[in-house]
Amino acid sequence: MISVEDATRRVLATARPRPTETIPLTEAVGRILQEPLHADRDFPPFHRVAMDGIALAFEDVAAGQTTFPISATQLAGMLPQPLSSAQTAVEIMTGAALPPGTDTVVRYEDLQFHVVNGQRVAALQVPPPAAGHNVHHQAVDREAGDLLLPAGVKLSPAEIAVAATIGAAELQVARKLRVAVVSTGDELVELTQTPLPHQIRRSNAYMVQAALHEAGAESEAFHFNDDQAALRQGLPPLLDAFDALVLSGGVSKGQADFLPAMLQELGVTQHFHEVQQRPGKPFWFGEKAGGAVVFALPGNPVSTFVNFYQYVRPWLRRCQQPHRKLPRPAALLATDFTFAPRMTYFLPVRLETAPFGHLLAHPQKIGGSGDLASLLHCDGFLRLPPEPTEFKAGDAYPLVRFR
Ligand SMILES: Nc1nc2c(c(=O)[nH]1)N[C@H]1C(S)=C(S)[C@@H](COP(=O)(O)OP(=O)(O)OC[C@H]3O[C@@H](n4cnc5c(N)ncnc54)[C@H](O)[C@@H]3O)O[C@H]1N2
Ligand code: MOO
Repeated sequence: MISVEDATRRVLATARPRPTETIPLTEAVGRILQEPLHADRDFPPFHRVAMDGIALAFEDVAAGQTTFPISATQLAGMLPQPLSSAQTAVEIMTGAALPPGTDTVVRYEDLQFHVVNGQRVAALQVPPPAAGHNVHHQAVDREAGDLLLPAGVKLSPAEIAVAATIGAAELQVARKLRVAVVSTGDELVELTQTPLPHQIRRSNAYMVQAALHEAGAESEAFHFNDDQAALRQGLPPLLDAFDALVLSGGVSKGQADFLPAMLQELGVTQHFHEVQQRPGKPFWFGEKAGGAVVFALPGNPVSTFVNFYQYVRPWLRRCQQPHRKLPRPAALLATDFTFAPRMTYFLPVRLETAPFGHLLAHPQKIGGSGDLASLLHCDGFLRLPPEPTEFKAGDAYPLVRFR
């Protein structure tokens, strides 16, 4: 049986980038940019006034001048108003382009205004310390032609702002991954149905679809009963149409656990079956040449959950951003913990941020891998390795975080 590390490597090795599509900027947050974006102009594109007040020539201040007749008023968006004559100033607002002949802005708080013979005059209360004061100079941030965003970045609101400022109304992004979520089992009913006493609702499919949505993938749900003919007929179109299939149930040793054999019969190459871990051991993973990657996850809800976050989410991230290192969060075990079987244990934990900023992981009681309600009190799983069997408070372990 292979280790969790080995299984993870084999899963990630099947990740492939997806084709590019063009979408409106307004829909691009969260997507992966597939083209480099360059500055169309200098940033800022002109000497931008940074405070409401007056614009003047600093050399006049240096020569001892302390009062400035106002020769014009310029609001943001107006053409720059040249000084009517030397030793005057333009009353000016934040966001305006600095007028010709001026190089410095003094804010209203540092001025007093008087009217002398019908002429408005500003008197400096606090002289500006240097030329260029309160001016955001053209091109100090970026120059026209500079690379702003390389291909491959994930578009957060900060990237959207930069794309908007260069007028990129449409962006080339990687198309979303398309995943078929497949539940299997005769005991499962739709959530709108009232289950008979021996039936349950197929919650795993909803959990996986929600987790896929959070991870930026598109999904469609399908259900099959434990019926080989239905699987034989229903699975091939999914294998051809989707980037991945995430199945739950039907992969262990039961008489209706048809999936491992059925998937191979349908041309899906098995990469591994069973991983040295708890929960989630019966995980089956394979790939159809030219078709979908297949995650056949064990059906117990917590097993499905753990395996989604350990394998499926990193695979999605690797497909979207092949060159980006995957995050490797860790947390400190808050109390001693013992787990004797020689397998990786995904310990359910509640996280607490300790005073110096590190994460403390408090082990949570869980009633086995069918106990999905216990996930409500957990933020993630601490991945405890097969050795040792005694885990000490204060030691750090990898964290699979879902909240
Ligand atoms: N003889 C053995 N039996 C089992 C083994 C084993 O090694 N030898 N492994 C156990 C482990 S570990 C797990 S996990 C389960 C996994 O079994 P399957 O993947 O075949 O899953 P099923 O038997 O179909 O279902 C297990 C359990 O999960 C419920 N389930 C399934 N799908 C859903 C769904 N969409 N939503 C909610 N719940 C679901 C199902 O009703 C079962 O209760 O096998 C052990 N057995
Ligand atoms: O994946 Mo199974 O939990 O180890 O019930």
